[in-house]
Amino acid sequence: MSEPVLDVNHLFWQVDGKTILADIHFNLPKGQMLGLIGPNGAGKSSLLRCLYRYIVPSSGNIDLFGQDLSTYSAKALARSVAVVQQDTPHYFDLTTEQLVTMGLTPHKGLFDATTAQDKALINHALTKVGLAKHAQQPYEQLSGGEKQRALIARAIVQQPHILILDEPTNHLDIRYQIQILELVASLGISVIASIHDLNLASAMCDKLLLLDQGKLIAKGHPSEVLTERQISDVFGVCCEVNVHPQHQKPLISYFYGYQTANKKEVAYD
Ligand SMILES: Nc1ncnc2c1ncn2[C@@H]1O[C@H](COP(=O)(O)OP(=O)(O)OP(=O)(O)O)[C@@H](O)[C@H]1O
Repeated sequence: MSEPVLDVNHLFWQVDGKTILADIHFNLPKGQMLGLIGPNGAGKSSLLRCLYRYIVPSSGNIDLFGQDLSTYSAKALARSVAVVQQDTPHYFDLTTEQLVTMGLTPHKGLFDATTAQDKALINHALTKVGLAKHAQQPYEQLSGGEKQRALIARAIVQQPHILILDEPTNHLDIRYQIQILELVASLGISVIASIHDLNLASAMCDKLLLLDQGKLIAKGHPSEVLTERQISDVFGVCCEVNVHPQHQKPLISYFYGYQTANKKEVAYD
């Protein structure tokens, strides 16, 4: 197997005396799609934030292409890693096309003009995410799902080696959930994505990491991670896991009106 593009070892993150991530370790092989799953508050976004250096971990190692992540310059990191965050940020005054063009920034000098090749890349990305018709529309006028697709188009234009996606499908209808993840998988780059829909994660990801309360509970092929027992223990729901008729990976059917006794009660104010 080739060298992993990303190697995480003994990663801890504590804040305000609370351990949010505890001894996380995994690697991301070249070209694979790794799904990060787990209940609300499990630590998925926190882990991704460590990977794109928004958070500095308390201890542990993150190596990107065999080099400590903390030693990368901001520009070198942006050439290697693209991020689509969970909450779509505000970009007032930009058209959709201008937003997508921002993906070129790590590859350009201050006074470099946009070339015909750049424009072709931007148009290609807009077409891929189904937004060609919205190119001249203000980004702020797009719907939630269209904004998310525009941010993915910007990440495509960035031509990263690794794509980090924090809940990339949360605003998307089912057609675009499938289409966008298939598109991302077809790019041939390494991807790590947090995904709430376990059936989508099963179908689309080569490997899964299951987090709960900041700890790594399971990792491996979807069939090793998405077992009835593990889903019950971690998510507190009853389900049956069968083999999907098309892709042969786990297909989960949930049962309603049941709660498992294993999961601790979550107290809401
Ligand atoms: N900056 C912070 N300060 C204090 N606590 C934090 C901070 N960031 C995250 N947390 C806490 O860490 C825990 C994990 O949060 P995180 O957002 O990583 O979870 P998640 O798995 O992405 O959840 P969700 O599925 O709801 O998006 C939560 O209890 C959260 O309140």
